[in-house]
Amino acid sequence: MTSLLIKGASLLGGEAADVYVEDGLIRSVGPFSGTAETVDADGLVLLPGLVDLHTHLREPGREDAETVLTGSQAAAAGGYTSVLAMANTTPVTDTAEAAERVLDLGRAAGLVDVQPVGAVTKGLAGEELAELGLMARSRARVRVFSDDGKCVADPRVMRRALEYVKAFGGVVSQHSQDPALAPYGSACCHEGQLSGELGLPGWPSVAEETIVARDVMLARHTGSRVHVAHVSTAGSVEVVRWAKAQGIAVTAEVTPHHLLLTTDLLSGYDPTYKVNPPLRPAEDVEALRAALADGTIDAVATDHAPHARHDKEHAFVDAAFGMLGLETALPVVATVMVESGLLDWAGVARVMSVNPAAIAGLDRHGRPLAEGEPANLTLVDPSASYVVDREASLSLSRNNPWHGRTVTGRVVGTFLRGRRTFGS
Ligand SMILES: NC(=O)N[C@@H](CC(=O)O)C(=O)O
Ligand SMILES: [Zn+2]
Ligand SMILES: [Zn+2]
Repeated sequence: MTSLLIKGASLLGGEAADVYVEDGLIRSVGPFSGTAETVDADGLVLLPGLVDLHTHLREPGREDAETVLTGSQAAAAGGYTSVLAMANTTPVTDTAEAAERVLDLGRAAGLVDVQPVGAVTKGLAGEELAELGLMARSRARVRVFSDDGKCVADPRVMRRALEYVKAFGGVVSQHSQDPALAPYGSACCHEGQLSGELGLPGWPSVAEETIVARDVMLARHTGSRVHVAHVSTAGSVEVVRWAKAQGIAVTAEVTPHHLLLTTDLLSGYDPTYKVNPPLRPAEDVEALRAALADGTIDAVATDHAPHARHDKEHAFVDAAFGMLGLETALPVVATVMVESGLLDWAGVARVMSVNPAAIAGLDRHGRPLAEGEPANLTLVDPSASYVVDREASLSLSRNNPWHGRTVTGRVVGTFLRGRRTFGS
């Protein structure tokens, strides 16, 4: 029997209590008089373990950039107890066997619950539906499907996918990029004055917004659920807000980088800041923050996208798209949203744990801090400021846009079913 006492933590930033954990479950919340191994949590905030709807773990295929183990280590250090592993690996997660393999790699690593995302189409080619039903019925119990990295651009394919996943309560997470308006690979800078000045191919906001608008209408038509991955523009926010007001089953996520970083960072041609969708102007960032605060955007998801040096350290136009995010998401959200008063800690729990777990259909994560619940927990020091150092990362990759920045709010402990997976 393993037991643990987390003593004096502020629950969701509110009142302080002792949380006693035994055999992976919270057994009591409130004054505790017995003896147990104790974590002194005075001044710390206790949250339900974080859930990331959007992580690239790169295994199988690109173990030089990340493995399920190293990604899990980075996730635990970031306060996560569950991550959804995107399907754009090599081979693609488009079969039940491939999904079970990712699940098993996650279990072997044993640091976070790794939940595979299934591809929508075979090989992410956008044409033929992947084995959605078999993945759903497999041991991996896949509920989130995404061709992330690519858009399900053909409306007929998207319609069929939505109809199919409806039967088992699945959701399609869409990478909203109309490739006719923003061609894959080349479009790499928010289209505007700066892209013209820098001579970089533009990625216009409308290439995202038209897909979001189309998809919410397909969700309405099919009565199925669509999730908008990495929302980046004010226009997309308007569409999602309208769709929710109509009762359409749409949810949306925003990344930490789109909540803080802006397109002008590209003026030095540093490929660290090259990402899909691209960093946008300050007006978009403002709209994304407001939408996260008012619930139009449901979740923060990292889009942790590790890349090996030999893929990232190139001239801007040739470098890979993507940036790290797992270890810095909570501090960035704390700095941007909590310090500014846009969210309180209960709000952080909602957008980084409760809502993502609900969207992904994970019933053992994102739970209340209450007796009988699984002890998936994250401890945060809300006043600790530190400078992010990319060399201190547990990820195998170093494409970290936060290097050298000061953030406030540090993850000091992560617990998966009562077992400490990060901190000491
Ligand atoms: N975000 C990125 O720029 N890159 C992601 C793919 C994606 O999320 O679209 C990747 O797999 O590297
Ligand atoms: Zn994407
Ligand atoms: Zn992604």
